[in-house]
Amino acid sequence: MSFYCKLMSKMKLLLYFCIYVKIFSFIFAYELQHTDVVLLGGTGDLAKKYLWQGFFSLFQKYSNENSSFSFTAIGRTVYEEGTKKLKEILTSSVKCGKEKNDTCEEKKSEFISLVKYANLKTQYEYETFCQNLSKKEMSTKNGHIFYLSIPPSAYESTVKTLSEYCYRNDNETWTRFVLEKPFGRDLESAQQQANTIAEYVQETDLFRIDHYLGKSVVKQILLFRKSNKETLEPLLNRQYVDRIEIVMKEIIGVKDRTEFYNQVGVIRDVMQNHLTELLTLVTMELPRNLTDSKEIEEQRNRLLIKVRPVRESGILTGQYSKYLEEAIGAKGNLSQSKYTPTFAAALLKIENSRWTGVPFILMSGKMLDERSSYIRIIFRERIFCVTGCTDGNSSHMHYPRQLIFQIGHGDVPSPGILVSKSLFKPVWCPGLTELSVTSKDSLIHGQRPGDFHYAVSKDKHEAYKSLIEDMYLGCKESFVTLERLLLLWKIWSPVLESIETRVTRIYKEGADHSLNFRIDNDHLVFINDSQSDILELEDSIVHDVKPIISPTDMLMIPSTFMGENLVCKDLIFLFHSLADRIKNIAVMAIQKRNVFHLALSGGNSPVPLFQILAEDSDFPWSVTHIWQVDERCVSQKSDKSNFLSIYQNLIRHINIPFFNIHFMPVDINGRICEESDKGDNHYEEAVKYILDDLRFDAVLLGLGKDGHTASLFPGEKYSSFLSDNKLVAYTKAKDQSQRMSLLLPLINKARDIIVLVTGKSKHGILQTLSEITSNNAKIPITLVKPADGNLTWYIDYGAWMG
Ligand SMILES: O=C1O[C@H](COP(=O)(O)O)[C@@H](O)[C@H](O)[C@H]1O
Repeated sequence: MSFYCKLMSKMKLLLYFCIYVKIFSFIFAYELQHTDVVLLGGTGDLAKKYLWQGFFSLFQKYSNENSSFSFTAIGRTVYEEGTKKLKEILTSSVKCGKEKNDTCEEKKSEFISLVKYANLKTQYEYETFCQNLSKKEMSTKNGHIFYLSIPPSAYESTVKTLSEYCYRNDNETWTRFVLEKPFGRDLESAQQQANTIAEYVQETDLFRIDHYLGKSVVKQILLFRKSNKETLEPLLNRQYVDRIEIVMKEIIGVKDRTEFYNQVGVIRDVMQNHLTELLTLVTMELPRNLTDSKEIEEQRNRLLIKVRPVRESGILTGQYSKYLEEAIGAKGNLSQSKYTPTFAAALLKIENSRWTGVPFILMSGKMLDERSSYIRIIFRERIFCVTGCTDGNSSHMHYPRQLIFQIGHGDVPSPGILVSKSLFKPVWCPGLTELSVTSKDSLIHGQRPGDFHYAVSKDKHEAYKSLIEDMYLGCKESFVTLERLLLLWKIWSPVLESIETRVTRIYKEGADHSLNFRIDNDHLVFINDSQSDILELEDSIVHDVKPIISPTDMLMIPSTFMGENLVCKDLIFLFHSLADRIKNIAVMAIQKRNVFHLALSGGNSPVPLFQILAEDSDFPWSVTHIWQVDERCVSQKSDKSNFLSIYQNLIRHINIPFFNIHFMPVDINGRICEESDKGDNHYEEAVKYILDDLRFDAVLLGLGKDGHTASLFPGEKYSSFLSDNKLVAYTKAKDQSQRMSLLLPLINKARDIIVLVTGKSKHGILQTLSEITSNNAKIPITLVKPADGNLTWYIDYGAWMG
């Protein structure tokens, strides 16, 4: 058993510990506990479907001679009618399940007899009701649980009333308030709701439910990651993951919830909460200690801060065709109904060094072709199979490799975890049982069932059962904290506002291909909106993993360019690999000389690099000096200023000593590159003074379409670029505007020179360079020749392929 499986057992122990502490405290302190459960909305849909069953399980497990319960359902119907309805609900929905035996049946009858009905309308009725709670003679400790299964619009007033008459928190009584999502309809209203509730209830007594966090497979995600840490964690990043799909498809419609749904729509109903919570669990840094709920929460929130708010072009919406008809029968704002999305797909981006560039697709809809909810991690493929990607025994060896957390339903026999056999052999923890899926007929997520390792949860509990138990025990891990709630809203609030009156696509109930969509750069588009792409990209969202560059093209990329090292990659990988390279150079320099000198070019090309470096909190900034390769003669506040760009994208985000920042003095008290100010000489002096051997550890250069590099342009007097007497000089750009630049003798002395070339517009100059055989003085870049160091070209596919 792996270390983490043992940890998992320990976690179970922790839970038992929670329970034992409770039981022992009753016994040793001779403490008798009575718990009053008050379920507001006790005859409603949710109560009927899940909550009473959940409370019955709690009662079964925890009621004994020291611990008693009573239950009240509060509803809107008058007493007699309500009582009758409640009995019917309890009789039909509370079940013994597998453990159908006499003891269970007895317990069930006892439970049903304990549930009373109340119809409370006035403040006075609430006051009297609360005074009568926990009047058990024997009990020394009382628990009050108020579960609000009521419309969210009534939360604030109900919490206020309850807190006034029923909220007790002292040595004898504890109180818990349970609320169901959605919490607010945007960031502002969520914050406002939270503020109001906080006036009456302490955060510690609030339990915000997102029932997806109670699902058995969801509870296994972090444990699975931890128990497979060695194999899985190195793969869970931008380098290996092609995309992640987080999906919740339903076959049911809105049914009789139109009034509620009209105000909410699918994004607020399930995407802002359930699906984004799932995203967090698979993408957050893995906490070191899974029993430390504080650390887990910190990692979750750290990740959520890095999720970019969804953009309007990154979201598609639809509505099933019968929705409007259903809405007519319901109360509420009908004019709003035509904008209510019952389907949405959104493209999310995480801007951190682990996930930059990976698309996260969150998708949910009602009245679709199947019921299935899952997280599907699809790994990149760069395999070119000349004779088909099988091993000859018709088992897929390479394609596609995926890890799936099947949370509900779908094509699998039971929710569980699926790992492509070609990916790795997982370690299953004690909470999971391995199963073999042998059906040859249907595919599971595009793959044969036999191509997966598959395990299911041993404890197939209903989400509400486990959440109700966690809440009773006061274990808060599975509930939504206020901080997290607000971070979740920050991701969704802006887009919700901008698409409020967007006309949605009408789709047929069941299977409707017009909802198929694809990622187009940073946008999502319905496939049949771009007919020409249909053939190539049909069903791209579901099955295809397309390499960015074809295997044949990849074979043709050499390892050198112009006789120097070449790194050629897809843009985003290029930047990340360049950032890693710079960090390595820094680490080596610091090991040898205790300091790292980095000279940076300006312009647009290096901006993503700056941003990636800015994110790296481990970078040794405190012993790094940042220099400028060149500068435009403009005010430092001008958006053309190279320094401003370096400052805004890098310097202001890092902890670098002020005296380690060496900007070129082009703007001296508002005088821009006055020759008499001798800014070039001052910079040169600074270089000489600080760099003993005049060697930068790394110089980052760019390449212009005309072959210029730094601010050394074709057409200038090249002798001046090369003169040993001068290291820094004023120069002129093509349009004759003034610049300041490091000169070649200084550049060529550097230990590492990096030339970054990105984008199709640079293809022409690369072509020209590849065709010339000797140094061509008309092209300044050809004069860059390290005296005693390395030169590496970093070129993206766009520039390479054109
Ligand atoms: O929260 C919600 O979830 C259900 C689906 O839950 P599941 O556990 O059956 O996957 C959804 O139907 C409902 O609209 C939404 O409010």
